[in-house]
Amino acid sequence: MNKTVLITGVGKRIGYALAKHFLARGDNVIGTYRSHYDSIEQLRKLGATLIQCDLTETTSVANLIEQVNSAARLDCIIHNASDWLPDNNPLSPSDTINRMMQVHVNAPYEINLALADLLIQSAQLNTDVVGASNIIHITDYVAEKGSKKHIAYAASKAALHNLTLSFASKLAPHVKVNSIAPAMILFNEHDDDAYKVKALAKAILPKEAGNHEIIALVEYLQSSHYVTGRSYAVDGGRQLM
Ligand SMILES: NC(=O)C1=CN([C@@H]2O[C@H](COP(=O)(O)OP(=O)(O)OC[C@H]3O[C@@H](n4cnc5c(N)ncnc54)[C@H](OP(=O)(O)O)[C@@H]3O)[C@@H](O)[C@H]2O)C=CC1
Ligand SMILES: Nc1nc2c(c(=O)[nH]1)N=C([C@H](O)[C@@H](O)CO)CN2
Repeated sequence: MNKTVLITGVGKRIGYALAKHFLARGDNVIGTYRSHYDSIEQLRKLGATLIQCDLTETTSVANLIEQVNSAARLDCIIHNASDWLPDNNPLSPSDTINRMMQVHVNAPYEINLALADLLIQSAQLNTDVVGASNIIHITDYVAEKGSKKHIAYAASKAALHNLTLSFASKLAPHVKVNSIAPAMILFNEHDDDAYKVKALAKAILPKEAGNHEIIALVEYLQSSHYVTGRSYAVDGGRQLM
């Protein structure tokens, strides 16, 4: 039976890789994007439903919810979209923390509440299993560690994991809710060699992990009928440094 997966932030990098993977698996993919790239048209050609949505705009989030709620089913939501905003940006501290909380907490909270019934109805089509539907919050290693240069970002990712705990309790047994807490999955184009050396030295497995590490963990969480309310680190053993 084809599953339907909602992924936020599919225009590039991890979100784009997730969308391509689930399309190749035969799933129905609903992807949100803020900026338009050629990748969006590539996903559309592969059969994805693409919805433009800026998670900082409440009307945009409301429009997304209305469109997804008209779907026949919804089996998984992956909250991937994120703004890695450093504290030393042009915005005021108040606008910085508000933006981080809006993108990483307020929007996922609204979306989960509004789409919960659809997730539950879809799970109930699988009468023989519990936890057939999934919500996955992609947080960050810094949710547990903090960050000197991304204080607001880290705090919002910690709050996002707290949503995992609450929604896991609220939506059991039909919907599992888990966090994935990555570190050093993909460098950014502007990262210089000095940054790369410093970043890789932070883990006992010093490598740029790659999209497949996230994809494989999402597959596992979807296949499980017993893991919920937990955070799964993908961080090269950083905590042991
Ligand atoms: N890459 C890594 O090494 C790590 C990643 N993570 C987490 O993994 C996830 C994916 O990471 P990665 O692919 O690198 O993320 P990117 O920052 O490269 O892309 C995130 C996506 O979210 C979108 N986005 C940003 N702000 C908004 C907004 N206001 N409304 C809607 N969409 C928005 C971006 O759209 P646009 O193109 O318009 O900017 C982009 O498509 C994120 O949650 C990230 O925090 C955590 C730790 C490490
Ligand atoms: N939205 C994003 N969040 C994060 C990114 C990113 O590129 N976009 N990158 C990182 C770093 O890779 C960091 O984990 C390196 O230590 C963190 N979050």
